[in-house]
Amino acid sequence: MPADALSFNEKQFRQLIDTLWSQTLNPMWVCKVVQDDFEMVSANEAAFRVDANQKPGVLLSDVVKKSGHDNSVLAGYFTCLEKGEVVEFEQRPFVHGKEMLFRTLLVPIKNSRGAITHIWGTAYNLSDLLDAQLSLEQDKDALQRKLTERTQQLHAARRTLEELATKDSLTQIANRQFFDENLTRAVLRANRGKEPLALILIEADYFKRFNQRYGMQAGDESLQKIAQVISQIDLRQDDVVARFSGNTFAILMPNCEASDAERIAKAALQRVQELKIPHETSEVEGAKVMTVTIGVAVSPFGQITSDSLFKEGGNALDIAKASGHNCVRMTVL
Ligand SMILES: Nc1nc2c(ncn2[C@@H]2O[C@H](COP(=O)(O)OP(=O)(O)OP(=O)(O)O)[C@@H](O)[C@H]2O)c(=O)[nH]1
Repeated sequence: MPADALSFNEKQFRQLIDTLWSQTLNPMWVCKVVQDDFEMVSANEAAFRVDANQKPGVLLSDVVKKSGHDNSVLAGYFTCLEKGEVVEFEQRPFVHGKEMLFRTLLVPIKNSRGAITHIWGTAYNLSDLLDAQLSLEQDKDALQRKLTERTQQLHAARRTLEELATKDSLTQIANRQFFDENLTRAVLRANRGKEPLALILIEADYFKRFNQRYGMQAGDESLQKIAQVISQIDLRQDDVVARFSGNTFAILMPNCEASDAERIAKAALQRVQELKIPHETSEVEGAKVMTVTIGVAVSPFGQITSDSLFKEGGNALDIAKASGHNCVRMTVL
């Protein structure tokens, strides 16, 4: 017996137990085994602080019901009774609205005949662990939110960068670099599949004079309007409209027959004229508005290079200019 080992007499040992019972921060209680239930015999201060319903004489099933404890609590007592062994389990009661974590220990107390008459219980308050776990989870959530936010920002920045890299800053349509990349791919595809490929070059007429007469700002605005109407023509998804350079625009049309390329070119010619941008100094006959001249090169069965397609498109454009501007000329390779 520990009291002997410590050379305590029974009175001293009793005092020790009393002090422990009243001073410990761990709840402690004793229940009596009754018919199909357990009756509270005694509970220390720490136990009352957690659950004031544990009054002497009250049935444990009532305490569980009143205090809203989990049913597994009662089950733990029955296991202890049936097995005659120490039982341990976790409890998460709400005390004054706050979730607590206890590791509960139930110890059977036997009489001289070995029958269990009482169960002694104690609980270790592990709520600090629960708080730490909760705060860790909150930190994790906050971190996750931050991460999602940063990832979205990164994606948005990447999209902006991609757009900046592929768009012409003045007109907001595709730029030369984007056009060239697409042209390389389209030429490869046309040659491999022996498919048709069309290139349309569109140049704003007498643009130098326009700038001189109306100013660079007006020149910029007219380029923006031309880009807008050209890109609104009924094109297919694979077609690319770009500002090629200065006052020249280009449309790349993969898998496009000569007749379709001509239709699109004529639509562009008409849409620009319909803008009715005043251009007094234009030398285009009968037109005192902004017009365009268009050269089209069509390769019907592949067997081309980007350079040859451009050369032919440029030649068609020169022929169109020589024919008085404001018209479409085509070359079929
Ligand atoms: N406002 C403005 N003008 C530009 C821009 N890029 C090029 N230009 C001008 O476009 C003009 C193109 O002139 P040219 O290539 O000589 O041809 P053109 O005056 O259109 O004459 P034609 O080809 O015979 O119709 C130049 O004066 C360039 O300064 C631009 O971004 N904004």
